[in-house]
Amino acid sequence: MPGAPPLLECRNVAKFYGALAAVDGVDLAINRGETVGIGGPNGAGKTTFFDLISGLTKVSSGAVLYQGEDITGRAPYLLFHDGMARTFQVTSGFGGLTVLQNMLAAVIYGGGRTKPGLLIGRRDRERAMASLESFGLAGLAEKRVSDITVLARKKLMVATAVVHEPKILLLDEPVGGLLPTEVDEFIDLMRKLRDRGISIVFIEHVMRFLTAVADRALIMHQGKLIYDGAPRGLAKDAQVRSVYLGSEADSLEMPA
Ligand SMILES: Nc1ncnc2c1ncn2[C@@H]1O[C@H](COP(=O)(O)OP(=O)(O)OP(=O)(O)O)[C@@H](O)[C@H]1O
Repeated sequence: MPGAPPLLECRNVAKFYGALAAVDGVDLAINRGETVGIGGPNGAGKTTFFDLISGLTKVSSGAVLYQGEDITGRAPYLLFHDGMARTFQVTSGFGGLTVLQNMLAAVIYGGGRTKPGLLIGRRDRERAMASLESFGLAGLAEKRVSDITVLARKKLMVATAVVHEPKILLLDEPVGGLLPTEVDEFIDLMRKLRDRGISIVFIEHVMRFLTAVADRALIMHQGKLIYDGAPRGLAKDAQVRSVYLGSEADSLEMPA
């Protein structure tokens, strides 16, 4: 839409813990349809940045806008109801509940119903099962989440996050700890979500995943953005090489 505001905008966003600037004056605009990968060394401020956007942590200064509206400090569940979904670095879910119950929780409580009833309707169940099916998880529906594999748990977290067709999906290290073949599965999964029209912003250290999925890369260092551009430029950027990639830069597979 010409003239439409960016989907997500950060204006001089900062977070201080005492004297430490975890996020130090980040300016950023993300447009609809973009897939953005964020990298950077440990402690660079990536997760804190997600926490500021998604309302989990209060900003020290600056503003976050979503679809042109100031949402700084808005509660995460309200943002979810408005189409901003997020997953976390620690893939937890409700371990004592089944896969289906986890999905039902997302269907029922994530949909913006202020007073969900106690009874689970047939439609909720059908919707939950259809969503599990589309992620290849239907066969695990009655398994407890604490008993399924890390890959299945990671898929479930994404599946619950997108069940209400968010406009933007924030993923914190979606493939951390996965085997190379499992990373490949996630690359396909991300492409499918992108094709559904969901804008994706993800934090990831696995550069093979970042360069395969993202059309734009951001690198953070000491709370600041030090790179914002095409993934294929990462390996050649002197500062990115020096503070983050090191010799890995020489073996990075870049998209054609
Ligand atoms: N609640 C907190 N209190 C004090 N310092 C914090 C807090 N949360 C984060 N920090 C500090 O802020 C800095 C940024 O942390 P953050 O977790 O955002 O980094 P990161 O880039 O996500 O790192 P990683 O790649 O290891 O997940 C770190 O120095 C961290 O120790």
